[in-house]
Amino acid sequence: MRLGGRLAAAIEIIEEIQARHRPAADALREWGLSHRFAGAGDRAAIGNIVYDALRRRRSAAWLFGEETSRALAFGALLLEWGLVPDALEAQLVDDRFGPPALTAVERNAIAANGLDHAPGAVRGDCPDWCVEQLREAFDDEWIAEAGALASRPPLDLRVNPLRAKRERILQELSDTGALLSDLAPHGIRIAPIEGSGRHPNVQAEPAYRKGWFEIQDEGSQLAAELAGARPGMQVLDYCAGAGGKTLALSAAMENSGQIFAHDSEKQRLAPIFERLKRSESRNVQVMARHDELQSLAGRMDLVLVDAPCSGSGTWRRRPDAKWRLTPRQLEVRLAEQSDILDLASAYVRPGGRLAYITCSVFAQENHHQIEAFLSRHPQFSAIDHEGLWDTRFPGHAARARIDAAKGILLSPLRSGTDGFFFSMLHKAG
Ligand SMILES: C[S@@+](CC[C@H](N)C(=O)[O-])C[C@H]1O[C@@H](n2cnc3c(N)ncnc32)[C@H](O)[C@@H]1O
Repeated sequence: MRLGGRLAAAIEIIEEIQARHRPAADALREWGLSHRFAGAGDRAAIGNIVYDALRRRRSAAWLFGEETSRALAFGALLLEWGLVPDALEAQLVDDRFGPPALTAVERNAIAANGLDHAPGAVRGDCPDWCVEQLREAFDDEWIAEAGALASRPPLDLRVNPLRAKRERILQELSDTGALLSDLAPHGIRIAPIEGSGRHPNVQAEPAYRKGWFEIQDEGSQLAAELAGARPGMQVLDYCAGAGGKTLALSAAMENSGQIFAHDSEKQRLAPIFERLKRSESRNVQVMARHDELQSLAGRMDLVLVDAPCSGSGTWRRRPDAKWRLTPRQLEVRLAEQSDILDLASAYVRPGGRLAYITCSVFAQENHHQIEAFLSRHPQFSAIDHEGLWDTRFPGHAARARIDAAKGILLSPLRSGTDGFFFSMLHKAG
């Protein structure tokens, strides 16, 4: 397929996502199934246009003066693919599968509607109702941070130190442009893709099959690292899900001590069994039923709450979620987070620690939750987060926003990661 055919397909898929509120990944998969002639390169390029259009939705709509699927898809190419209208036009000439060329009206709109004077929420490509949240998190850097959350993400890997050395994996992936991560001690990064490219299918690598590395955003790796799990500890991973953090904790504990992996949704835990086997993690007991946790009350050295959240820190990877999120859903998450913190804190032993993590950048889900929890539970106090960051990542004070008494906020612009919040609370002994 030439660019025109790919663009037409992207317009059709964006239409489907917008009209039927479908997750982008589902709409793309379905399109692929009903257009089997499209090769892997075509699918990747179409996926890139769709995801770029969702990331830059407001900027594209601003440029064209309307929020049609066509405006979003053309906007993606103009804003993210480095194409100017004439170059785009040249690629569409004589492509009978492409959409109609830019009209004079569209060209005039693009020329007139520069983004420099657009409102902040347009330049930051975020919903209006999120502005207050972003401003509170990032002060006068909020537009730049929101913009960074609307950019393409890198592909991050975490090497499993139980099975392999990072340098060895780097060698195995030498043809992918992989580099050592800036901060995460076991991390490897493959830079964001450009244009119509696609990331290598690292899951097909023998090293992946052998459990030598996992796919995990560097922010998630840093959060697990900050939790400070050590050999011999008793740890409860209260919201373990598919086990991304569990695996990192298990490796940090060198397979000694015990991790209890729980999640209220059994089906979320399903992938953990195969992942544990592949990574040769042998110190994890999966506990799907809540009543199984009873005997752990007041006994854990560390309880990890990787809480359900708005996911606002992951908008680079899931831009459709940015537009689906509503204030009502945020309210529901806030109530869940507070309930989970109360329940999970009961498992911390005197003198033990409670680590709270979200993949959100919203202060309501982060700093405010910690403040409220501490006022409900006076036996807990926040550790010194500046000290914690400095001990783990010396010389990198500028790479995170740290509120010494509440927690550490990671973000694409400062940390080069997804947005994550980490807070560590100590229970009086
Ligand atoms: C952010 S995800 C966890 C991701 C996982 N820790 C990882 O690193 O891959 C949050 C998880 O919390 C779980 N959850 C939601 N409510 C819960 C509750 N009341 N108790 C325990 N887990 C809960 C969800 O099912 C979801 O899997």
